Amino acid sequence: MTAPTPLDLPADSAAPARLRIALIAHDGKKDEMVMLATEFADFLGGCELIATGTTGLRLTAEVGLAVERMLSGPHGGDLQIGARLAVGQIDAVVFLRDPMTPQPHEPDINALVRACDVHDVACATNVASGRLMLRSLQVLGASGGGRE
Ligand SMILES: O=C(CO)COP(=O)(O)O
Repeated sequence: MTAPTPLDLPADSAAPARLRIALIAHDGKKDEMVMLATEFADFLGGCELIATGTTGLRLTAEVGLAVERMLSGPHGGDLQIGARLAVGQIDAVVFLRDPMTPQPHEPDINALVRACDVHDVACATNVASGRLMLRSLQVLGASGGGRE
């Protein structure tokens, strides 16, 4: 299978060769993120992955994925990922938020989701939508979708 490539990008030499996906999960959702990433490990292994600190640690330790780690969410990791996204450096986001637990950095979380909406970047916030997104990207990549 060819490496999945970014969608809707012009076919110029400056465009990245691989899809860039952000993976983020709150503590109450980290087990589900590990499960989802394990399910899509082959596909994700062909992507450029970025994650908040603890999520990234677990994805590397438990799934064996190479991940660029930002700060932990409460220390600004969501904002770092949002800044990358705002300048077109992230193609899709899986952000498993915990709707049952208040987070100290709620404004940062909202800022990241807002940045996805502002820049029209796909953002899955639960496992069901994450699975749909990753499956779609996988199929598009396999069928030669995205950048030539
Ligand atoms: O808090 C987070 C996202 O808002 C996630 O941060 P960690 O991956 O460092 O736990």
